[in-house]
Amino acid sequence: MSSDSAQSGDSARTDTHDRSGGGSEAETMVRVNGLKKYFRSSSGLFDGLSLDTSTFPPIRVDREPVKAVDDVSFDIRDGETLGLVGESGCGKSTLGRTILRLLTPTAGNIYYKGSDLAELSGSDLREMRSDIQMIFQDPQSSLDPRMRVGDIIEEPMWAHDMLDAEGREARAKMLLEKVGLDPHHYNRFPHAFSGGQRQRINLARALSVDPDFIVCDEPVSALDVSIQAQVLNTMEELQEEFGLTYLFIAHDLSVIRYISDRVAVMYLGNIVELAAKEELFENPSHPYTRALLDSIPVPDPRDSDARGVLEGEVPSPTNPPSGCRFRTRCPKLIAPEAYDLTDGEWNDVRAFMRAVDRRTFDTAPAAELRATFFERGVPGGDAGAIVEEAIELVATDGSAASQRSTSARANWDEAASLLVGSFADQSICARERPAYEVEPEFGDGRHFSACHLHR
Ligand SMILES: Nc1ncnc2c1ncn2[C@@H]1O[C@H](COP(=O)(O)OP(=O)(O)OP(=O)(O)O)[C@@H](O)[C@H]1O
Repeated sequence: MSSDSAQSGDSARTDTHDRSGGGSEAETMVRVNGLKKYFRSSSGLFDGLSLDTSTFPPIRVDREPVKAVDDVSFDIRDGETLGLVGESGCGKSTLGRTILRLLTPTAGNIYYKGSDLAELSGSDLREMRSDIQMIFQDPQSSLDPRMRVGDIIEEPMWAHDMLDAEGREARAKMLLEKVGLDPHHYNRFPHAFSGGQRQRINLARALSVDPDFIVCDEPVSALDVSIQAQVLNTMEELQEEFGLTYLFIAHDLSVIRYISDRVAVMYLGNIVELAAKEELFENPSHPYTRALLDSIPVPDPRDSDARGVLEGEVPSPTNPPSGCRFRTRCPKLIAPEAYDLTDGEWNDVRAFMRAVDRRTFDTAPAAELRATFFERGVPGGDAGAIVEEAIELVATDGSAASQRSTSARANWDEAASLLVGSFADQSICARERPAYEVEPEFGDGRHFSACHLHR
């Protein structure tokens, strides 16, 4: 696997010296390799405690760390915009902040123009920081209301001892103009500006120290849709003029589609797909990317089929699923090889397993459950025997209901763990972490999709 891989798993660990097919050294600005960021709660009375309404008492004790970013590798090329998209909580901000070394990595490397930022500290890191900037989502709170716009823009130049007072003022005014504001606004305070204008001030501030690389964390999410496109256009113009490289984080796929050259899709601490924009949107290969694209709101809300295909809860990043992180919600979970099931039979088994696990139906006599979930009949062989055992556990007339004194809940739990343990946990999706490259349909770029379907 090459240097610009979106890999996961040891088998696909990127060789940082491997340049085969992944572009020359000059084309790579940032190379992230096996990066991990875990948050560990170490002290305090309530550390590690969290609310869990599915248990009684509704408290969970987590001794494991939160694996916010878990073994992520990819490249960002000189002058490109790499979009990073995924649901809330999947680790996008943590990844962006760790790349900038605002957070200390738990493991891995972040090569920036050849130097490993993960290894830098003190003055070396400080020096590098002027080259790498970040823009945050909320332009309101990131600007000090007591400071004049000129001082806000000049502050990073001060911190990096750049230019004299006159030079800083001239540069701040030049940048105000470049970001689409009036240089005469130099002495105004932030409250005099709209949300879009405040984000432009942030842009000018980030540009003041002449960076090459900017991590943009949801920079237009807080803005009205009508303003978003204007700010995005300005960002593109600035990229062109100043030769900038962007890592652009957003949960909004339409924003990602607008601004990105390539797109990385993140799920539960992993990058599951990475491809050129057109390739990713026209030929999505990972079931999670497909589900994300299908859940984009459609113009006609009556067309409900096209929405909400992402079912189930995102698992805890403290205890993520083995193998493919998406497997617990994946509509394409691969059947375990141990059973000889047709596609139709596997669909039925999977639907029954998920319904029992999530307890999405009321119990009923066994015959009724068979008719509801297995219209074409319960499969034969070992798989069928397991299904029948689970039906017996949850049915109103099942053996467990009459013979046992245990609560109904225990029967459901037993049925769920029988089904999940026999089917979901036996799938290759649970046993191996996927790392694959697929043939692109659009353009000649590379397309990485971490899914066992592409074996
Ligand atoms: N300082 C922290 N301490 C403990 N856990 C954290 C910390 N920061 C983030 N996390 C956890 O790490 C995971 C990833 O969070 P992160 O903010 O990076 O996700 P995100 O994709 O950027 O989400 P959003 O779009 O909502 O900001 C979440 O489970 C979050 O609760």
